[in-house]
Amino acid sequence: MPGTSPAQLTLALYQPDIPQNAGTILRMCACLGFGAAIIEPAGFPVSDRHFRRAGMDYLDHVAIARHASFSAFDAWRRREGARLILLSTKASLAYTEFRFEAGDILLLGRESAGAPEEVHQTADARLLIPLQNSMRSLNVAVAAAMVAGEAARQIQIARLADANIAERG
Ligand SMILES: C[S@@+](CC[C@H](N)C(=O)[O-])C[C@H]1O[C@@H](n2cnc3c(N)ncnc32)[C@H](O)[C@@H]1O
Repeated sequence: MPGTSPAQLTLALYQPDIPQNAGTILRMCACLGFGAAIIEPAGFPVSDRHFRRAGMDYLDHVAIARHASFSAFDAWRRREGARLILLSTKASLAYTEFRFEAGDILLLGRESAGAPEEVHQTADARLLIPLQNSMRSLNVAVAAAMVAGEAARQIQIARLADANIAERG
């Protein structure tokens, strides 16, 4: 929620327009303990039956922070000191080459149009999932799962390394 600290990892959706995808991503957030944010305007209400069907009862287990605009969202995440990591088909850095940190926010663009230039300029990093030549993009929920999985893996490894160092004194 706005005003609370980000989870180890937060997934943010920029003006999502396909309710089934948003429901799928939020279900993943519930299952894996990620924070979730929606930057309005979304192309559907939270009562949308496709959204509810994709998210099922898992939606009751995730706190969805709804931000009225990108600037409101960005002000919140700056207050929290969280990095903004944009996933984009226009990026050049492969997500596997990036060092994720606890507290990072992974931002997904709109299904129809990605994210606008203002968002690209604001992001601390822009990451690409490299695709085969001539393939345009992945489904947003698939892209979210791939990069969140890698980020969670890295954060867990870093946590284990810190614990080992502390144990050895
Ligand atoms: C269907 S894609 C958007 C397609 C849009 N025409 C574009 O080129 O930005 C929806 C979102 O999924 C994510 N995405 C999909 N494929 C990706 C890729 N290969 N690398 C990084 N992000 C990707 C991005 O966040 C993107 O904004």
